[in-house]
Amino acid sequence: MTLSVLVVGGAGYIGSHMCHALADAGMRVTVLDNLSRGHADAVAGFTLLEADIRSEADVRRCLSIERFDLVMHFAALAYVGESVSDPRPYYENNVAGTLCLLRGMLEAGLRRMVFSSTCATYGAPVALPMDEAHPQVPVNPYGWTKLSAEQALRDYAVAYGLESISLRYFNAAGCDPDGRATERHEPETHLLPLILREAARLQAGGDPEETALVVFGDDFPTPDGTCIRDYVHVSDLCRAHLLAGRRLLAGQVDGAEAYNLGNGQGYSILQAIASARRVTGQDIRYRVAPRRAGDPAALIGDGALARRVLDWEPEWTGLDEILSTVWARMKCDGLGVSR
Ligand SMILES: NC(=O)c1ccc[n+]([C@@H]2O[C@H](COP(=O)([O-])OP(=O)(O)OC[C@H]3O[C@@H](n4cnc5c(N)ncnc54)[C@H](O)[C@@H]3O)[C@@H](O)[C@H]2O)c1
Ligand SMILES: O=c1ccn([C@@H]2O[C@H](COP(=O)(O)OP(=O)(O)O[C@H]3O[C@H](CO)[C@@H](O)[C@H](O)[C@H]3O)[C@@H](O)[C@H]2O)c(=O)[nH]1
Repeated sequence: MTLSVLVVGGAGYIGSHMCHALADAGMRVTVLDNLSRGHADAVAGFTLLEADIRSEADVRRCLSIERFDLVMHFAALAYVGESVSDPRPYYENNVAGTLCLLRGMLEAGLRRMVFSSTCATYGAPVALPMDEAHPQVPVNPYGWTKLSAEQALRDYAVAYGLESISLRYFNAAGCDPDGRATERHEPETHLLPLILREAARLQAGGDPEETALVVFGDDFPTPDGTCIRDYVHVSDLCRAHLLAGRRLLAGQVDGAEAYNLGNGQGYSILQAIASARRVTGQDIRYRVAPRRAGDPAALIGDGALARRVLDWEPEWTGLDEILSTVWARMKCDGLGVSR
């Protein structure tokens, strides 16, 4: 029997990669997305339902199309800095939208969800690497919205028998090595794509002195003063979702579970720039600006629980290799803005 999966937020960066991973695994894929931050052409070939999870009518319509075996919920606003300057849409999309989706699922009798959570639910680290028992005290509104959704999943498991796995990703990076999907945020605010855009500008003959790359803060309590993040390849994230989905479908989940998806290795911003210099051969420069609000100094994930319980083994553990997947794609695209 072909399993049918609803990929909510499937037209975005990670969701569009997930669609291919599910199809590769022989599953039927339906995408629900309002295209606010996603792209219809990113899911060409898949059924796309243009709908908003904040709308009860939209959710009901989509969930009545067929009986989905599983819901994978990627839809959210996900920029840390923006969540500080404009938190309202974050609460509306990530909390109210998730509650509306969950209400529709309960009404439709659907009780299995894989949820995109984040290490931003932990806040400032009290220990590194962070495991799942680390206190969850977010330091930005985005983290609070994701923690609220996790809490709803825990409460709904007890009260309504809704089974879920929250996957707390560290920083998603890279793109499909087969070139079928990529990261395409507009505006792009993520560090790694911006570093590679700067490399592409230099390769096209741009002046290194006129760098567009800005490092937000070099006065953090880290060895080189810049923020440290744990970068996880998007293909590894997708494999974890498949494993989580299988665990739910096999009835092995009792309630609401949560797993970190991290490589356990942190790279500072300056180390990430050095890595991109190696991969691209470009003399990437940067200028330093004040800290961005809401940024913890370091986030490094202990992925041991996901390894043990889900049997998850990341394949892409080095930042050079992860960046290479994107640079190869950018070169194929003529080094324009990454598509
Ligand atoms: N990118 C990362 O490093 C990272 C790390 C940890 C967690 N996450 C989480 O993973 C998920 C996917 O992240 P991404 O980087 O692919 O983001 P993205 O912005 O590329 O994708 C999110 C998708 O959700 C859609 N969406 C947003 N609000 C919606 C709504 N109300 N109704 C329907 N669709 C809506 C957008 O149009 C977009 O296609 C998010 O939930 C994010 O919080 C991302
Ligand atoms: O032009 C830039 C952009 C970012 N940064 C810094 O680089 C680091 C990484 O930033 P970014 O790539 O924006 O990722 P995060 O803010 O860590 O957030 C991502 O990773 C989180 C998990 O850590 C996810 O939950 C979020 O959805 C996702 O956007 C941070 O210290 C930023 O301040 C810069 O210095 N210059």
